[in-house]
Amino acid sequence: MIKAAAVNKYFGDLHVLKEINLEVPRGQVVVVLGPSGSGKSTLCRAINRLEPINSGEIAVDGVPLPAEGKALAALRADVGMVFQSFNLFAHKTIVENVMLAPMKVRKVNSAEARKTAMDLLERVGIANQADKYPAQLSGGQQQRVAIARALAMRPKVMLFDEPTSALDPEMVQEVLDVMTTLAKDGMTMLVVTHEMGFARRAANRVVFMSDGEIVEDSTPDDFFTKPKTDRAKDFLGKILTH
Ligand SMILES: Nc1ncnc2c1ncn2[C@@H]1O[C@H](COP(=O)(O)OP(=O)(O)OP(=O)(O)O)[C@@H](O)[C@H]1O
Repeated sequence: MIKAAAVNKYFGDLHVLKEINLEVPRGQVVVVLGPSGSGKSTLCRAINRLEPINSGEIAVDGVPLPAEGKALAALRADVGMVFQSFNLFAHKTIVENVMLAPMKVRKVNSAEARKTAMDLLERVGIANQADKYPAQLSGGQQQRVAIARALAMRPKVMLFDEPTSALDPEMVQEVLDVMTTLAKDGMTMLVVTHEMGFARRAANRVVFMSDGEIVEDSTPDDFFTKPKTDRAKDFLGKILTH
């Protein structure tokens, strides 16, 4: 479970997160929508403490994330994060990319880490590419490896920040399928995405951000058919006509 309480974040004079309160119970899949610049990525980065916050508190499974230090590194492992860019090590094979996290963070030996990595690569449908290098895989395949790498940390929650926006259209679905399976398996997920199909089919809840605030928080059905605020109506009007 993720709990953000009264979180504020400034970049200089810019108030980017304004008193954000958000609780994501275990197993819930929340899609975060909102116009560009509304603070979606900053919220993800704040939850993972990649971005320090100015005030408020963020906790994962009841444990508040500290601002820094060794404890932060351990707790950050509880929060798997998948970004738009895959950031795989080019000179390491696919299985080695996934093995690194358990070896470094969980201190498991290489045989055990390889087994974990192979199981996860199986889960994301890439096991047959395990000995290739990232450059030999398509973007969609690389993103599935990045998901396996995040899962190798045994995270309690997963954050996705526009995981499909750098992909060719024909590769988007294969990544969304992996995410949908994760959702069905009960992973707690916060997903920033422009994929409305995923939001409608796989999410339990839509949170709509505008100008650093959460202005709507509802079921996907309600959000798409009965948006309450002009800001959400305006946003939906723009994206659904694209
Ligand atoms: N490192 C930074 N330094 C200064 N300002 C920043 C920084 N990162 C983000 N911002 C600003 O904070 C605001 C929120 O940005 P953020 O990336 O969280 O929005 P977003 O909703 O994720 O947008 P997008 O959909 O375009 O990715 C924007 O005005 C952005 O310019």
